[in-house]
Amino acid sequence: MGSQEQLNVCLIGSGGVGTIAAVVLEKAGTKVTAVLRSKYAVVSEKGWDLESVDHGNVKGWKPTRVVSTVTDAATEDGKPIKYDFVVVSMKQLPDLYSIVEIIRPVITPSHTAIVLIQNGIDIELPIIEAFPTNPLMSSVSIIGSKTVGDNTIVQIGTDNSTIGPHFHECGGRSREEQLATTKEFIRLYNLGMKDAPKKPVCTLTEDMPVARWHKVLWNGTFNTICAINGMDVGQVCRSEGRDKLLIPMMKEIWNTARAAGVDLPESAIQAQAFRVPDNSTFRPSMLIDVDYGRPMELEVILGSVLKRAEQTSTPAPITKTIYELLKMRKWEMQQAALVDKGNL
Ligand SMILES: NC(=O)C1=CN([C@@H]2O[C@H](COP(=O)(O)OP(=O)(O)OC[C@H]3O[C@@H](n4cnc5c(N)ncnc54)[C@H](OP(=O)(O)O)[C@@H]3O)[C@@H](O)[C@H]2O)C=CC1
Ligand SMILES: CC(C)(CO)C(=O)C(=O)O
Repeated sequence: MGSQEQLNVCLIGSGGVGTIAAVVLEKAGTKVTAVLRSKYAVVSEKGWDLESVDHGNVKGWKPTRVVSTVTDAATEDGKPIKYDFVVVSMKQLPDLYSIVEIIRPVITPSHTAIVLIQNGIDIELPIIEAFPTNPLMSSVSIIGSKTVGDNTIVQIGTDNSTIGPHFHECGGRSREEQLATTKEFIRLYNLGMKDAPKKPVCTLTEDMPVARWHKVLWNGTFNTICAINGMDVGQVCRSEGRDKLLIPMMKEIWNTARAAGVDLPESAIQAQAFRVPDNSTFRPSMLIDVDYGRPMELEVILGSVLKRAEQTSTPAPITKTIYELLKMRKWEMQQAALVDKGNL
């Protein structure tokens, strides 16, 4: 990657998180090609209306290039594009689609660095297997951003994220080289956020598994319990549910992490359980998915935890129960969608 030339970024998954990342990366001077699916027509015509705590209210914002398929993103004026970074911020739904196959057309072996801005555990494994010569990093993001209506992105939380490489064979690249690629992405991200009022930050971690398990303590419990009950985070906190259900479930996930070789401090449980104020009206992304009748990221948030629990013989009865209840909820939502389409 030459530092003098404009870097090429392809964004796949231009929703709440991805569109804000595109804004940031364009502000940092990169050329972003965004692949849009359902919003292609409206965004090509009108752009995005942003209501963002970091970037203000902006009407009609567009990245440099908007395309409707990943295949279209792979070329420009008939010539193949060598992307420096491919940012993936689609939902992680391995039971519905393969991210590997979706992104394959824009990955140049040994060159493109892949950046996953997504929730979940073990999401890096299929990417490493499919693209063994490409640098890979992921981001755990605390943002609070969603698509509203046709073309509006509402971002209510400052864009704070922790990014780290997933070290692997990487076509013979050393650990230092893989780290350098991640540092370059972080440099760009912080550059793109430098004028934001609340000083959001993108920080480096060299231990991504710890960061991801730390985050799944929160997502695995708050997202799922809020989604089952249709309650916001504050309601869960003010109810007895936090003590009776959420914290014991968090302990199971913490124990599973430990058994899987990821040592989280014991204080992480209290810190995560009490991180958000009790009067919060925050709706986690899984609850928003239920609100909109969209698929939930259940497999990468709880399914992967349960797989690790099984492999390590770690008891996780609450986690298993919540998982099965959500699978029922998912089934019910799928049935409702079939009825809507007149297929039942
Ligand atoms: N929202 C948040 O505040 C946070 C989210 N996260 C995580 O970030 C990730 C992204 O979440 P979020 O931004 O909320 O998700 P959204 O549902 O808002 O956005 C996902 C986007 O991916 C697009 N997409 C899906 N499949 C394809 C495809 N095949 N080709 C092109 N685009 C596709 C969707 O397009 P279409 O409109 O066509 O369906 C949609 O625009 C998730 O893993 C989430 O858990 C993490 C922290 C906070
Ligand atoms: C951190 C948080 C709560 C929102 O930024 C999230 O990960 C989610 O809603 O899934």
